[in-house]
Amino acid sequence: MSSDVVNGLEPGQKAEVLLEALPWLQELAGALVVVKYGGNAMVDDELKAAFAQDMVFLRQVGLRPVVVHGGGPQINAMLERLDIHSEFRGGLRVTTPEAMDVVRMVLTGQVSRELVGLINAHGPRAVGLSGEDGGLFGAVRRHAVVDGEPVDVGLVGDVVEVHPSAVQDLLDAGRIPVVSTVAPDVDDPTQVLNVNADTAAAALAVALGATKLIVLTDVEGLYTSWPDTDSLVEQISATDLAALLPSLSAGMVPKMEACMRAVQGGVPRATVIDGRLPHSVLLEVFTARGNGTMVVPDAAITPTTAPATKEHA
Ligand SMILES: Nc1ncnc2c1ncn2[C@@H]1O[C@H](COP(=O)(O)OP(=O)(O)O)[C@@H](O)[C@H]1O
Ligand SMILES: CC(=O)N[C@@H](CCC(=O)OP(=O)(O)O)C(=O)O
Repeated sequence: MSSDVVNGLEPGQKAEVLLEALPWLQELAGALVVVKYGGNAMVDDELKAAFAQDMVFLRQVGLRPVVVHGGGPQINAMLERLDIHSEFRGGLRVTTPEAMDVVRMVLTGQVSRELVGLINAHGPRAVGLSGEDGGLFGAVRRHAVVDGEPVDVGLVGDVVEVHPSAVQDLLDAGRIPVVSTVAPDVDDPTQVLNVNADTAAAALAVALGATKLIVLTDVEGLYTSWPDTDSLVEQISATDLAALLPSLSAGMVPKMEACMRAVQGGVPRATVIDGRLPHSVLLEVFTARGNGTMVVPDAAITPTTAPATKEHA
């Protein structure tokens, strides 16, 4: 092996890798990208550190990333430690007042703090805020329906108001906002509600006029015949997704609904990617490698075999 070989690549190959990013760097200069980091994709310290590095990279090359984080498994672990029962219906946690205290504590006091720390290991860019800060979100109680039946999911909210000026101010100051998804109830602002992080990320992406919503999870993307992993959907229109939604289960329901709402709300692309892959965000944004499941407006469906057209960007 030549002494110039770095990470298994010859200098020429390394230059090629760097140049592959050029069209996307040009096209996405200044682009606002909302990145939803799911709790299931925060499985180990190395992955979390790689995610933080990706956010710093995006910001450093002129994009404007906004992180919206989840934390379902982390909330589960704390509820278990405190011996508080919890269950999910239709992909949403049935949230009692007791569980709500834990949700708020874990999301704003644990998961957010950790992500902010990991990003700031590279310089003081990240600032954590929740839906309660600066009036960011207002929510109403969710009237959930599961299998055609109304279900009481307790203190679960749907974002109905987004006042993104606090996030915008941070972006203008060169920061990386890290958003936790608890939100005040617009009908009783002293009550906070538990908002699914996918749902909140979509609402924020629409309000900010984001160029892209990227959702990291612990599968490759959407499978039409879950758990058959041969049925990965590479690209789907918002209308086709609406038709598919009733057949989906568990965590994929709020996730795909969120992608659909983001695209219907004017976000040109919403992509679900595999957060178990280190640097999956960098690969999604800056390489020609099609990644995960991309939801696009009805008019934008293209052959997925043409990455050179940059259609995944
Ligand atoms: N059709 C489907 N395609 C892909 N995953 C699915 C599907 N239906 C259910 N799932 C489940 O949804 C999970 C992702 O949702 P969730 O657990 O809420 O993740 P996150 O913490 O990333 O938001 C997957 O791990 C998988 O078990
Ligand atoms: C209403 C509801 O279900 N809220 C979620 C909020 C966290 C979340 O969405 O986390 P993930 O992105 O890791 O799934 C919960 O309590 O688990």
